[in-house]
Amino acid sequence: MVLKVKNLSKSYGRHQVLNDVSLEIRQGEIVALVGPNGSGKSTFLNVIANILNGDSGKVEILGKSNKDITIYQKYSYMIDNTVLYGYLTGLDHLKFVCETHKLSKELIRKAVELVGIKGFINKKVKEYSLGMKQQLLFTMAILNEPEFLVLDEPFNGLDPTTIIKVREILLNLKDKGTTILLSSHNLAEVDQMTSHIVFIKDGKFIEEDISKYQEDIYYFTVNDSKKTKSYLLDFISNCEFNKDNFEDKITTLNEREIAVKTKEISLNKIIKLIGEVDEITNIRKEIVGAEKRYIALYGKV
Ligand SMILES: Nc1ncnc2c1ncn2[C@@H]1O[C@H](COP(=O)(O)OP(=O)(O)OP(=O)(O)O)[C@@H](O)[C@H]1O
Repeated sequence: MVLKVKNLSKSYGRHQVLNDVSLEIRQGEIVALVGPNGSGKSTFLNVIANILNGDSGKVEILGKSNKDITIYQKYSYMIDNTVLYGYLTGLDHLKFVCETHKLSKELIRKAVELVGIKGFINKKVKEYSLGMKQQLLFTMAILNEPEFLVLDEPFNGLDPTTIIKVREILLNLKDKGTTILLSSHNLAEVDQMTSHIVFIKDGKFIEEDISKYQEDIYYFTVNDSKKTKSYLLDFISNCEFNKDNFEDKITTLNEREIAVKTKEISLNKIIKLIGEVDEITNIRKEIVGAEKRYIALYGKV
């Protein structure tokens, strides 16, 4: 087990944030920690990182107590940007991580290239935007090629292309065996990365495999979306397109784009059908599901 948390509780004064929660994460999994503002995500991550003390309970990381500092050779925690020093450069921070973990300097070059932050690592952090700080924190977190990577809202403040890049890096790390625990409010991103979600509600964990709620939506760019839709309607049962509605559906988004969400017919079959009446110039895939589960658990505001 990479993470083993048993009967953990944490209160701030009389406010109990975590109430006897337990969690086990196996090697190679990606687990998302999800919950509304103030539900206790950062508190939980800070307690497992031993930055905060729990009131009771036990935490083991990679088979050792979380109080054992040797775990940091194989474990990394991307915390929020308050840990950065404004008067130091990004490179200074990376060198510092290298020195504390006794890592080879070559890893800096590798990680900087991978995340693509070369353009600003020599600038002082006080001149960074939020997204630049996030990218630096992310680079610092992956520098030691950790076996267990924990990230507190890694997508916060990132632009869409950087989000895609960070997602791809995380999925590659997972393929190489890294275990990942991340907190996020970005449920669209959570859907792209995992179906294993730990929801926090009233201090308790609700751990779920939400794959049964997740569905693929395919977006096709064609020449005439109306004509394509009416042709597909003979094959796919239709209803109004709405991400909250999990029936099979098909809709035109504009003159050129059509969205198809179905479990009834495979992607190959849809491509073949569209090919009979129109030409596909682009296909995009999105997975949805976490938001539906979130609304069911916490309700709409
Ligand atoms: N140092 C502290 N002293 C007192 N209360 C605190 C402290 N830190 C956090 N809290 C409270 O604990 C609760 C959980 O906070 P936490 O930051 O863990 O939530 P979160 O789920 O990470 O929130 P967000 O999504 O807004 O980042 C909140 O009600 C917060 O006000």
